[in-house]
Amino acid sequence: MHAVEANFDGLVGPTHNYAGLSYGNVASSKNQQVASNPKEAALQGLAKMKALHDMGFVQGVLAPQERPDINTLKRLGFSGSDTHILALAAKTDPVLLTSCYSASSMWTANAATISPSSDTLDGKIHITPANLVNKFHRSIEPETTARILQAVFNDNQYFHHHPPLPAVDVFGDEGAANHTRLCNDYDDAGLELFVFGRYGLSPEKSAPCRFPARHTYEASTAIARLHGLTLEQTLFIQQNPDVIDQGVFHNDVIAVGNRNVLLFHEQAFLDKKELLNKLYHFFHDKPFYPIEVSSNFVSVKDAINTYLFNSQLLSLTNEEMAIVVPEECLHNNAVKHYLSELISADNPINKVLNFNLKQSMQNGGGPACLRLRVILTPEELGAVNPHCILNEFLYSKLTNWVNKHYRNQLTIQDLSDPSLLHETQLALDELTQILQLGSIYPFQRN
Ligand SMILES: NCCC[C@H](NC(=O)CCC(=O)O)C(=O)O
Repeated sequence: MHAVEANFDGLVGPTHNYAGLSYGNVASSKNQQVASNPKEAALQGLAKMKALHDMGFVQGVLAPQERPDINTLKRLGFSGSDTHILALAAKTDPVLLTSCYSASSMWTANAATISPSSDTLDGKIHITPANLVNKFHRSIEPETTARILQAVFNDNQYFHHHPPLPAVDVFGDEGAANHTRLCNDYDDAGLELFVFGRYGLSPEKSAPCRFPARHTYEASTAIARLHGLTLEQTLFIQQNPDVIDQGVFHNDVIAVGNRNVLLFHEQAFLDKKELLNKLYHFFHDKPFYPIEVSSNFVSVKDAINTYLFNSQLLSLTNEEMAIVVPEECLHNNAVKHYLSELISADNPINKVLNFNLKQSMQNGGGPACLRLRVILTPEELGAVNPHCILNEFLYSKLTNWVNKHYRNQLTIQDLSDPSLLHETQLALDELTQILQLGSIYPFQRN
């Protein structure tokens, strides 16, 4: 048996809401204050996981984080009972309260960067949780993310866990949303493509002017060093600052790769020529399919509105791939037309699978944002916490759990309701038992 690509999707947490916290992420700003439906959000995510499991893919589940994050509110000076803390934060600093209530850990592409054992010097899988320093509501994720990843990949014979990079702007790290790995077979050593938005230590170099570039060159090179990747196996490429300024806050909003296919918008990278030269060199006599999408077919605006590139490319066989897109792609004529051309053209992608992920999409997260990819050999897969791998039984347990505990409407005003805190703690406590994660949440450890 060969190595496989497993996708670990984030289970949407019970406090999913639209708080407009992500400046530079168009959907997040646009939907600020819209009422959310946490139950529907979680079920939409689970439906995608189940469909891919049913097609034979290895599908994992990553638990959400404890929200509201009472410990962070305490760190910031709020004191008294939990109920008092929530009431006081709602009154004096509502934005801080929404930050501590965000279910943003659902986008597990931002949880970490992972290098498979076939790429690393010591032959282990290397995992570094992203520090997510650019957005306060996300910067409070890494500590619990690290605990969750350790509980899932809990065998140090196979998995090497690093701490997140220093939590400063110079090392701004957004994880796998800016990391793609190209290879022939999943077993083979691959080329790890790190895409960054700016230079942390050389601010005079080209950078966006309007929206923040969340990820730095220094973060990418540090991860490559930590993971024991050789120079020949890594590529550091700058994202085009102009597209960041149009709302492409992560590279996975404008490019996606799998094995020998790289699907990208013509405006995605600052130096496309250098990238393609290096990729052709890497694949030399083996087939390589760079699929460049011209602005004449799909504008950057359409790419952002539909999340065409925030798709998953999944290998159906050695030669064939499916593209997993959000339903929004089929509601846009240019993108719909492009997809039909794509699957009939001479490349491995020959099937479109679409999912309704509207609840996540309204916060700027598509199919690719919701998953963290891990290449696993059969032995490594055997060492993963089996209770976090989806099967019929786990799917039905999780859907029952969601139906039992989640609300079907949440507004920003609801966040000061103390019963929401108790509901979420009860739900998460039960979840740690279902997924057999141990006491990963601060409220279970205080
Ligand atoms: N990879 C997709 C990440 C989407 C995420 N959205 C958010 O956090 C929106 C939260 C809010 O506005 O309520 C982000 O921008 O990091």
